Amino acid sequence: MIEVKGLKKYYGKNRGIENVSFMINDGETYGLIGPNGAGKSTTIRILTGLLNEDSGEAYIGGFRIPKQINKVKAAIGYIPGEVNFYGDMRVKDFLELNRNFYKNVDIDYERYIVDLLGIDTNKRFKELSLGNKKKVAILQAFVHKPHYLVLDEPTNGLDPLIQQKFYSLLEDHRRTGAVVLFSSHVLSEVEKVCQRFGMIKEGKMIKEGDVNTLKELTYKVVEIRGFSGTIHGYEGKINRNGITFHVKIEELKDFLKRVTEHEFEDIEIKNPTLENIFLKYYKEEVK
Ligand SMILES: Nc1ncnc2c1ncn2[C@@H]1O[C@H](COP(=O)(O)OP(=O)(O)OP(=O)(O)O)[C@@H](O)[C@H]1O
Repeated sequence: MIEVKGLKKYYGKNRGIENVSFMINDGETYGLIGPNGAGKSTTIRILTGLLNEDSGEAYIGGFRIPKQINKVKAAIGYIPGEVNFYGDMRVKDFLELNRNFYKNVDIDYERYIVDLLGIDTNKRFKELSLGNKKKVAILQAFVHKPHYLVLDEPTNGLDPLIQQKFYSLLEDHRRTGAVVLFSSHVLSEVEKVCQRFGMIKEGKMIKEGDVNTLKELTYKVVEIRGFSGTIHGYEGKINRNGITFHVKIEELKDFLKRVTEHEFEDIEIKNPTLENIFLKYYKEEVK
């Protein structure tokens, strides 16, 4: 389990995080989302022992951070937001060095990840693009099969094909019971790979939820095609094919009754995307 309780961190007078709490269970991928400067990396840096908190508590696998950070470091795989390696070192020499840090590096699994992600182990780091460096960072985080993964925007810089391969690697790992903290700006990927998410705004956790139930509970997106009129009491957005309405669950019955009083070609009722929900929380409901 990863557990964070009321974490606070200031950089001098600047707010890093104010009050962040969450818990991640075995076999769960938890998406930490929020815009630039919200406090995701600050939270992650505290969890990995790179920063000390001002107050609050953080635990990974029951080990208190930073007091038992050496135990935590042995148990986690970490992908930092910005990856840096020794420029002159070749990837294959780095992999050999990395094997010495951990007890359990399975060479076959290392070879599997090298092949899956298409890592050229003969290259020096200074010859690699950002995406190719990120692939090595992924390998480094996964190769010792850690029970805990702390991933700070892990897909940043990866092309879509490699992203898919990374998601499958992550999902295979989660299925073995791993605990995954996954920070991202890309809400469509959080929707795809995470079971739960936490939304950080200005250093505070403002919303947590199960990815699917939150989408079902809030409101529905109703697309009416071949229609250009108005539905009394509801405001829609006109688009090329018709009008789209965001309708609260409790008003849906009344809304649909009103729609049937009009002529239209087709109607579709969908759940909002995580992106829609995120924008709603940021712009409207939570001040
Ligand atoms: N070294 C630092 N010195 C001063 N302030 C900092 C420092 N690092 C972060 N901050 C501030 O702390 C706040 C949280 O930043 P943090 O990097 O944790 O956000 P983030 O959610 O990871 O953003 P991004 O998505 O842009 O990486 C921001 O207001 C930022 O300006």
